[in-house]
Amino acid sequence: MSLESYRKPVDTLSGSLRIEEAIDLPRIAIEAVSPTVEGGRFAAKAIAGRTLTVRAVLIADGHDKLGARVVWRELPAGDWQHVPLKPLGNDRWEAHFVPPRACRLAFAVEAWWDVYASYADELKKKYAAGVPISLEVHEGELLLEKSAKVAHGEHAAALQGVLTRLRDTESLDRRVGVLLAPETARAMAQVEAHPHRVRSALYPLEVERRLAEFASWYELFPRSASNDEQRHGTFRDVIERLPEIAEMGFDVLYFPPIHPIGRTHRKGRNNALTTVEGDPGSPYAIGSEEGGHEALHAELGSFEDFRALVAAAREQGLEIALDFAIQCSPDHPWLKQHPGWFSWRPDGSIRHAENPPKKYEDIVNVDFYAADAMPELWLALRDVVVGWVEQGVSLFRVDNPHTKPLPFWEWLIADVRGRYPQTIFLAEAFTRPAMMARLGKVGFSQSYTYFTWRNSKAELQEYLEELNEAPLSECYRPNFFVNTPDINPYFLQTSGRAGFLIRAALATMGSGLWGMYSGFEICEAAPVPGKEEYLDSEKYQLRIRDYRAPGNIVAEIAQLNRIRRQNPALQTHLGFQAYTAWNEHILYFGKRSADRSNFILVAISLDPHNAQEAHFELPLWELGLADDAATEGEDLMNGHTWTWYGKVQWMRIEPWVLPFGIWRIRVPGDVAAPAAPAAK
Ligand SMILES: O=P(O)(O)O[C@H]1O[C@H](CO)[C@@H](O[C@H]2O[C@H](CO)[C@@H](O)[C@H](O)[C@H]2O)[C@H](O)[C@H]1O
Repeated sequence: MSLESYRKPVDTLSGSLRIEEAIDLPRIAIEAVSPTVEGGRFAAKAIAGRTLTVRAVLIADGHDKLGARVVWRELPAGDWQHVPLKPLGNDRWEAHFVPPRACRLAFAVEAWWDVYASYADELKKKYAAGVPISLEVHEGELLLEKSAKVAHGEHAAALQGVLTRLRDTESLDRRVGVLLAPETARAMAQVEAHPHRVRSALYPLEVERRLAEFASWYELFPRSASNDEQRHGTFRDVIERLPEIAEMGFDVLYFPPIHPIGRTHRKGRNNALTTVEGDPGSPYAIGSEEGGHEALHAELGSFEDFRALVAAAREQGLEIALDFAIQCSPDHPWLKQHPGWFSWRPDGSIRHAENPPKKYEDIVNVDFYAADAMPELWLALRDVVVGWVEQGVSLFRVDNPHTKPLPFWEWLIADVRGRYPQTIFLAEAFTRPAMMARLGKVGFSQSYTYFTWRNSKAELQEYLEELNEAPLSECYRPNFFVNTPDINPYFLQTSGRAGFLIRAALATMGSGLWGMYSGFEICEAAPVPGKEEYLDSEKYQLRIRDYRAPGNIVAEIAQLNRIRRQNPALQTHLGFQAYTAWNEHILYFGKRSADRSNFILVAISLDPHNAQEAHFELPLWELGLADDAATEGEDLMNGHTWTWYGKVQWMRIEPWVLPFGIWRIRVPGDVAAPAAPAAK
């Protein structure tokens, strides 16, 4: 099969169409192929092992029947596979297939006139209407003969068998029976020519492993892992913390940069521009005489220690994610080795980096388009990522990707994933929405979001709906971080423990991807006054914490992650549906798995201080039930079960007990969806 589309380019700008061009145009039109992004310019996202649905609209003149299929193969050179498209009515067609592994694949939609299906349809109608059909029966015999002549092997034998059965009987009814038999249609489908066959463009699909869509991220600074303010933490100390992180149900353990830290313009405590003896500096100021992005900060340990940590994490079901932050401290070896990768000012200095209004006085940026940087810098950065993949890391949180060129990311991600398809890139982009979506299009598996700043019911509902709609739903997977070392949300600064539970419930139930930075589980929120920054931020100093401090929400986080693992409906942000609860402080929604068997209802009070009550609607219509029907509910936080009678129910949420409810709903007598193990 050739890779070329059957579609001929049409010069739509000339204003006229030559007759030869018109005759050459496909008779069948293929429209609205999905999933696609920007007409195939970028790959849509899919998950390995998950059924993928391809849809298209096929339009042709007249009443004849069409045949159609999806053809697909793994790139660059897998075998072509095909799967039939089935008509849904109204010219809409649908097919399903399961991409078996993480890879890039290409698919196209093919359609043709199905001569025998058209014939059989007409014969059936005329036979049912009782009109004379002997000529039609003869036509059928001729169609079979014509195909039998060009068929080979088993296909030829099958058609000869059909012809023998047809000729063996004089009975018109029996002859019609043979012509309309499903095996006759099958035999013809194997050999028939496909007149007017047309194929869509080839569309790319990025197939990723499950962790790209469903994962819980935990962030910590390894240098704080010693549990002793006087001693710099090490990778070996982090190993000690792994069991408690795994027990909370996290899948990914993410570290801010672990490379040597520069000394020039090093930042002191609380972002001070001066340091005192012993200040460790911001780990984002990457590079010193000891090495750059490929090196380890010596106080954390050796490569052997790091590999031991990666292995120990895997044993606990955790994968390590690293920060990929492209900036350099002024002490980074690249400044001496490759001065041409930076843009120097007339006085011999380099402008420090910024993300307005934030100033990063301790780092400088590379210049991707400097004459000396193309392609050496691009290749060096690719090699940095590949080097860490070879150390066992396949998740990268990318710092500020929106301040680096899009073509660079498109190339780097495709290059790395071409070698290591398991690699996942998380974009730390808080910027214009179009740029955030574009980063998803060029290859980022997932992205930070505006979730952190959506607090009211209307804001949250609108945002979750937006993420569920195309085109965002096809290129952008949101990772709902509840806090980060950079973001100490205003809401949490005054909400108390209930507020932390509210944000944890929103994140874990709203998206398949969520994350938290350590300290969240003990409701840490002391701010730099008036700012969304943490006081005594770990970005500039070691922080020792008692992770079992009174009031912690460790048990609740573990239960939320357990609920996610057991309920497929909660393993993606897709499938969100807001329902009615008559109270502006209660966000009430449902999530239902693609196979419809797992249906979860979530009610979250957004008020951390007062009890809230509401009448609310059970979505009985979605279960095909009457308004007075009974349904069974199960509280997934405590296991209680009950029967609801009717559509309108009442709830009361007391934040000092638990500010949310998570209920599995099912029709009495239906077998409950089995608890699903979390696939990775
Ligand atoms: O710019 P963002 O808000 O996306 O934040 C990310 O990038 C920052 C620069 O890498 C990083 O800032 C931290 O490191 C800087 C360099 O050492 C330092 O000057 C800043 O004070 C410090 O906050 C931020 O942490 C990261 O998430």
